[in-house]
Amino acid sequence: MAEIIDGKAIAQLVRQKLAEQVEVLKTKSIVPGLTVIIVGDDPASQIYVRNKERAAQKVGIAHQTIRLAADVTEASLLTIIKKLNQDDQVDAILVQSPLPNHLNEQLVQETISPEKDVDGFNPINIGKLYANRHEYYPVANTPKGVMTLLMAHHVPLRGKLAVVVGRSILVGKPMLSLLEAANASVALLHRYTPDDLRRSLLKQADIVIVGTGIPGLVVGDDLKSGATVIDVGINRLSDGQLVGDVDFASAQAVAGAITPVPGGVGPMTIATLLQTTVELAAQHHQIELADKWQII
Ligand SMILES: NC(=O)C1=CN([C@@H]2O[C@H](COP(=O)(O)OP(=O)(O)OC[C@H]3O[C@@H](n4cnc5c(N)ncnc54)[C@H](OP(=O)(O)O)[C@@H]3O)[C@@H](O)[C@H]2O)C=CC1
Ligand SMILES: Nc1nc(=O)c2c([nH]1)NC[C@@H]1CN(c3ccc(C(=O)N[C@@H](CCC(=O)O)C(=O)O)cc3)C=[N+]21
Repeated sequence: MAEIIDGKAIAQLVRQKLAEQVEVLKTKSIVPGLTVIIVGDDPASQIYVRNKERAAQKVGIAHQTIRLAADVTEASLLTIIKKLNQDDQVDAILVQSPLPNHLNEQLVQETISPEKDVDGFNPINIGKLYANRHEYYPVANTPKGVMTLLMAHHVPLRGKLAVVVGRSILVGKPMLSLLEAANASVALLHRYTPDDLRRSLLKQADIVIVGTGIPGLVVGDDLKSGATVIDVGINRLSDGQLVGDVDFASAQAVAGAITPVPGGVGPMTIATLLQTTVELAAQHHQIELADKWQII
């Protein structure tokens, strides 16, 4: 039976560490500030934003949520973001996706200053990640949190084969860059990957990372014995159950280690968002944090 990678417990360790870092910053009169903008009333987004508020307060981050009506104009959203870009109290800005269709998500993301882009979506930051630049810049929190999980479990990456299923800007693409930077060989799979190719690549993979939104896409039979399986998917079934993209029961019998859903990558995403906020605050005040990347 696979070892369970307990994202909830590791997220808790990250938050403890962050609370200590925030204390140090406060002795220098610095309070990290996070502003979340949410447009409309998508219920899943509402829950996620409330969880973030609570978690931010607990580690001592000044948190502000701006709730906008679903019919807000693009011009007023952009004006709000530009004001936040100028506001010294705000270190990190996050615009919750998805946005209503009349808003150009790309333009909205690009309007957030790269220095405050806590999601790591701005093309400047994406470019730095892709180029594997050595200075500090924000990186998408879900894949960054996955790297923390892998490090916490001492999963070897150098020279290993990692297969990433899903290629979104939020999950798959930054995941590819981070794994490659850690000297894994990486295959990126998507909708147009034929089933037989997907199966043969998965069967060889030492690390499997799945983020597609398709429940049960990966099953135990697909996996190599002892593989590390990270399930990013979060799917609400019609009976209300929350499941990932990996069939947990069959995968657990084959994998060496696996993340559960819930309690795996989800809580890490929130803890890592707070981590990036603290890192950005330190960066804005030219303070070196002791454990920036390997936080735990
Ligand atoms: N735990 C967490 O913190 C987070 C969880 N999530 C969850 O992760 C999942 C993915 O989210 P997100 O990346 O935003 O979703 P997107 O819909 O943006 O991307 C889904 C990706 O999956 C690929 N895909 C779709 N069908 C298949 C298939 N049959 N085989 C292989 N690949 C396929 C798509 O390929 P193509 O590009 O070809 O269309 C696409 O690249 C969702 O369940 C979401 O809820 C998301 C963010 C954070
Ligand atoms: N700009 C932006 N940045 C994001 O990072 C972003 C986003 N928009 N839009 C939506 C997705 C999704 N996402 C989740 C994070 C945590 C949980 C989470 O905490 N999940 C819990 C369960 C929560 C529950 O019970 O519903 C868990 O997996 O244990 C879920 C989903 C971040 N996203």
